[in-house]
Amino acid sequence: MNTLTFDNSFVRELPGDALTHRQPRRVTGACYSRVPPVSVSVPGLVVHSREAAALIGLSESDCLTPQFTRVFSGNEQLLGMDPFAMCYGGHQFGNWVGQLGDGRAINLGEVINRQGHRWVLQLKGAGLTPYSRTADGLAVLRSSIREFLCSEAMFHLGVPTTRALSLVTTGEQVVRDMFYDGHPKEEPGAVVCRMAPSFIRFGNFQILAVRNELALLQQLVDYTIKTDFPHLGIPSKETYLQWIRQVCRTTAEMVIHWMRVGFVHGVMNTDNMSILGLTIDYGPYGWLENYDPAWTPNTTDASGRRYCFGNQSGIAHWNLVQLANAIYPLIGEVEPLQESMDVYVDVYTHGWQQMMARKLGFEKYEKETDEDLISDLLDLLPLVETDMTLFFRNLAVVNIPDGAEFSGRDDTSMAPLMEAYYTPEELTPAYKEKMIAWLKRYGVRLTKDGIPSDKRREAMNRVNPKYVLRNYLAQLAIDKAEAGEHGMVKELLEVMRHPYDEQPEKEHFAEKRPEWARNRAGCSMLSCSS
Ligand SMILES: Nc1ncnc2c1ncn2[C@@H]1O[C@H](COP(=O)(O)OP(=O)(O)OP(=O)(O)O)[C@@H](O)[C@H]1O
Repeated sequence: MNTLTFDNSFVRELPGDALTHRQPRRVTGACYSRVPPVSVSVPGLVVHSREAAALIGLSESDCLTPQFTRVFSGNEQLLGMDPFAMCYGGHQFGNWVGQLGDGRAINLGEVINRQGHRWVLQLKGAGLTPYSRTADGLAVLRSSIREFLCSEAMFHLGVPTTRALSLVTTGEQVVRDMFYDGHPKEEPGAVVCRMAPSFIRFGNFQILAVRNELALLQQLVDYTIKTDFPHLGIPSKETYLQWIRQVCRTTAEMVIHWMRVGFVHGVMNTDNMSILGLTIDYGPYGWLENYDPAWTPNTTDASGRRYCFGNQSGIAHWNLVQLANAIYPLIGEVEPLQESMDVYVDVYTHGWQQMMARKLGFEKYEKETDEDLISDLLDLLPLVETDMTLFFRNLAVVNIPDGAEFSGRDDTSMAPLMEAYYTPEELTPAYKEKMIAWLKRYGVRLTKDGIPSDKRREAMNRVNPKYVLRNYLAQLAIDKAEAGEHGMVKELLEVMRHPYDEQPEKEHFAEKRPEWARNRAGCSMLSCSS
């Protein structure tokens, strides 16, 4: 632990708040406030990620020392740490809300690992900061398990994400209002240590632009380019445009991955958009169970469905436009910024098509045949409750003979897909006919590619996960952990480490949502107030 090397460039190179107390305040002329984590009474390690630990050179035995638990609960600071909370603003649900900032996240410092890579360590739930507004600066075990498990599950699924190093209980109770019954409840407190090369969000730039702190805005942009986009070279107007184009590209790639695995972020405010295109803030997120583009796990968004599965790409674009507006003063021209936004649309459109082609086992997307084939499938899926994960996983084993035209004469061809339907007994003959007709066209398309079926299955299984962090699984792990039993959190972490592999002993974690969990997938069960 004491061998970690820190290089705290953010606080070294950018101006901080002159005041050091935790009282809520408007922080101007500064990018952060120095604030240490609060100590907790009885820190207890619940789980850690060995892969995340390895990124900063920590071994398994390092993670099991009492010091690891002390440090990542906030009870001890290592030499070289210089804790601070960042100042940022944001658009929430489409409205500018002004200063937000790290209200319960505290950056401990920036570790430089043996490969020379930078990893910022950040505690979430580490106590009050000047940005806490009226809230308590804390996090509960329930939301922390969700954050920890989903960060690591997303990493193993190949989705760009912030990482989770550790989850520690504090030994203290935290009061939370539960949305579903409206009553306050005491819950166990917890702290997650997150890791990312940078935690800068779109909102870090927005707050400076809105306050007309343009010199500081330029300083932050220059710092970001120098630190996280060094290949772009010396900052200039042209570099800023290249930078924004790259942010458009990485953001598009991130959302394409979400669409591939059925992840719904649920709260895509600009303060939750990472400048590195990493998934950040695992709050009211959820996994699509039955394929429904209008589904959102966030019950506070249920009427508008702004952040539902099918809107995620459009919202990411909207958020990028807000970032472009923020850096406009450094560019002074609208047109090149507009062209940069077009990069997003281009990268997303092409990337999404290729992703869908890969999910279906094609070598590459062919507009002529695949455009209709894909959109017809996506029209079919929501007609009856169809589990997205199981449908695509099982599509790989639909029996389509190599090299021969698929006849699709009867519904035996649909057999492997039956597992994906929530109420298979209710499938109407008309629906079956449509699905079989689609499978027939699909078979013809596969024949055109001519990829041997075993190769195709392998390729499909590499993009269509078998295991995702189903909403009800996370909830079961939470229920047990709240009763003091942490085994299922660890077990889920292990399963999610290999989401594309068959794990015969863990088949039950691949099962579709049980009946009891219907309509309880998102915040209605898991309070948004985390
Ligand atoms: N319990 C809390 N105490 C203090 N501030 C909070 C708390 N919960 C949320 N906030 C703050 O409210 C704002 C928006 O909340 P949001 O739910 O997006 O954040 P979060 O889950 O705390 O954090 P992050 O985006 O860092 O993962 C942020 O400024 C956040 O720091």
